Parts: sequence; structure tokens; C-alpha cells
Amino acid sequence: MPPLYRLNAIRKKHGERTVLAIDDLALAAGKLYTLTGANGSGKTTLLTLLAFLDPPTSGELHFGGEPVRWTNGTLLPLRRQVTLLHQSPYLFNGSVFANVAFGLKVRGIRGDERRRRVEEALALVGLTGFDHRRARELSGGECQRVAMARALVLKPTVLLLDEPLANVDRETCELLERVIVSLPGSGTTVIMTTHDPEHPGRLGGERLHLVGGEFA
Ligand SMILES: Nc1ncnc2c1ncn2[C@@H]1O[C@H](COP(=O)(O)OP(=O)(O)OP(=O)(O)O)[C@@H](O)[C@H]1O
Repeated sequence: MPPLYRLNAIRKKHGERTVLAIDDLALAAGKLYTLTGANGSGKTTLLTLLAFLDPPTSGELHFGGEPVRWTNGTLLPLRRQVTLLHQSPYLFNGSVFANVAFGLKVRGIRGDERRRRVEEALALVGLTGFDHRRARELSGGECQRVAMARALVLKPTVLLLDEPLANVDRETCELLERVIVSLPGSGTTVIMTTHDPEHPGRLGGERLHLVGGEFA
């Protein structure tokens, strides 16, 4: 079976500067990876590439054994398999339910199934009963949990997390960590950036460490 992702001779440049240089990397399905590295080492750039949002300047990215072609017609089905959770997630001004249900609505999932899946996702992040709360009135940690529920509700093949635990208290951090480590068991590949030196050891999985855009 081919790896889920394969990166060959990938280079990402901004102007003359190479910010990502990965000669050969394979990422397996159903695994947890922690991605570490100093500020500016290329972590977000790599996640953006793995989310199919921004093509490399050169090199080849394969997903599920197929080369990614970066054409409009082929990107949507790929993007639907991957969810990227940003460092400071944006919640729109509506209910928690509407925020979590948004991706399901776009995919045409309605009615009872939509409600059931939203409730399941909210329960996973410890926010049962929050459906009707206004998203804009939540605390920072609660927003982070809603954003995680919004990602989980889609049951993505790949969940890319950009420092999901950077600004949350210990209780929320432990809860989200439990959710994150459970995901590979249900088939989701997780790639998570972190600045916490304890995370790779505590969460298990494989550690990837970037230095100046290259794997150390
Ligand atoms: N659009 C852009 N134009 C020019 N340079 C960019 C652009 N996006 C990123 N960079 C540069 O690419 C490098 C890698 O940035 P990236 O955001 O991937 O780092 P990071 O490891 O995620 O950093 P942090 O830990 O601070 O979030 C940085 O030097 C950054 O300034």
C-alpha cells in the first residue's frame, strides 16, 4: 500500500528565499505526527501544502499514491479529505451549532444526521449543551474546542492542527490531547505542530523536526 502522502524534492520559495526543502518524506495513514521547529522553520508552510491550499514551487506531492496536479477540477475532492485547524480559528457570528454544522451543510448533510453528528462532535470536546450559545460570546478555550468540533464533525481522512493547544488552560489542553491521540485509532491521520517540547513524548506518534525548512 502506498503511503498517504509522499513528498519528493519539494521546494517552496518566497522570492529568492527557500522556506521549505524536503527531499523525501512519506506519511502513513492512521498515524499521529508531531511537527516541531523554531518560529519560521516552515511548519505552517508544510501544513498548507498538505492541505492542498498552496502548491510547491517545485517537486511532487503524492496523495494516496496519486500525484497531486494542482488544477481546479482535481483539488476540491482532495481538500474535502483534509481539514486544517488554524492557530487562531475564526468562528462566525452565529450559534455554536451553526458553526459546527457549517461544513456538513456545504456537503449536503442535513436534518437528523446533521444534528446527530454535531452533537457527537460537541460531546467529544466536552461542550454538550452548547449548541445554542453565541459563538462570539465564548471564552478563548471554548472557541478552540468549538473549532476542534467543527473539524471533527467532518470525519476527515487527515486532520492538520496548527498549534491547537497553544492558548488553552490545562483542563482544555488535557481534553483536546485525549481527543487528538484517539483519532488515529479511528483511521484519521493527525499532523500537529507544537512548540511544547513535552508534546512529542507525551502524545506519542512520530516526531518530525524542521530546521530552516529542512528535516533535521
Ligand atoms: N507569504 C509569504 N511571503 C514571504 N515569506 C513568507 C510567506 N509565508 C511564509 N513566509 C516565510 O516562510 C518562513 C516559514 O514560515 P512558516 O509560517 O511556515 O513558519 P512556522 O514554522 O510555521 O513559524 P511559527 O512557529 O512562527 O508559526 C518564514 O520565514 C516566513 O517569514
